[in-house]
Amino acid sequence: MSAVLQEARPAVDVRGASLAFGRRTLWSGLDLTVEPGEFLAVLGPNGSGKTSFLKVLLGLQQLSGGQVTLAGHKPGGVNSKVGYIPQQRAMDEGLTLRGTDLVGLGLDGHRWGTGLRTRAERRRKVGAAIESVGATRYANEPVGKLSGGEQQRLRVAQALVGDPEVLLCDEPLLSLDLAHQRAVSDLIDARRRSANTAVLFVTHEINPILSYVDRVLYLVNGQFRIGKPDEVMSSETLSELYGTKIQVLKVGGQIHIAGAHSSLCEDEPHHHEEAMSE
Ligand SMILES: Nc1ncnc2c1ncn2[C@@H]1O[C@H](COP(=O)(O)OP(=O)(O)OP(=O)(O)O)[C@@H](O)[C@H]1O
Repeated sequence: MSAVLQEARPAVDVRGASLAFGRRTLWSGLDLTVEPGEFLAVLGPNGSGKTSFLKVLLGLQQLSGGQVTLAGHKPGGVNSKVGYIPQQRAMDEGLTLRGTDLVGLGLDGHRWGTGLRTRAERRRKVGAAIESVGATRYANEPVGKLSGGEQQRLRVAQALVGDPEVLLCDEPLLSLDLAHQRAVSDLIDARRRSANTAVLFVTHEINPILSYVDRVLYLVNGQFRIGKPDEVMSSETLSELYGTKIQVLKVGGQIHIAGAHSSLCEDEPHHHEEAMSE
């Protein structure tokens, strides 16, 4: 397929998608096209189906209805070029796996395999991914001994090493301090700019990534809205979505939400135990 044709197809194409567990419908009638290089934030309260949406894109969860393709391929297939960054959580201190081994896992397995021919090429790719996240200095240390921010940079490198066309991020900034939140989100943004990778970024808190976000998918209680941050993160739209009065204030380039919202959507997020990429 020519480069021109590859550029033309959407990174993610969701048509009439629905997902229900038993009698509970998380979302239905979801149509969404994400273009290469686009940054989409996925927001919503606990249990609204953000992680389930990522699982669908990873091929780990079947839709109840509708269809999804990633760069023209079905989710989870050997050809789907998807990188995944999980929630930050501390790795076992005794873990002796080195950073280079962790990043190399991003090239293994059939789900995201790339069919590399030589060991030298593999080493080159792993080295380049580690360098791109500024982790070269500690890449040969056991990962269990590294700080949370250093570990998260290596997870970003692991997600990038297979040259993904779509990068799925599940609350990748959780537990990081502000400086590291900034560093990790800058890395993700740099990738989509340099390689035209589409980014789908699940988060409870839009402010750390607000300057990068092109569009928002906001899920609440079986309803959703898709649009530019200013359109979706407005008093009118969120009041409609939550079915109660919500006030959105924009101060100093940040979005603050007042009213019933705090009790509805700023609970501690759940930590998902599945190691979906490892
Ligand atoms: N396999 C499953 N079977 C039944 N129910 C499920 C399954 N997976 C998820 N759910 C339910 O679907 C709902 C949405 O879960 P999901 O993890 O997608 O939410 P979320 O928006 O990511 O939440 P959080 O912000 O808390 O991480 C939850 O109520 C969850 O219990």
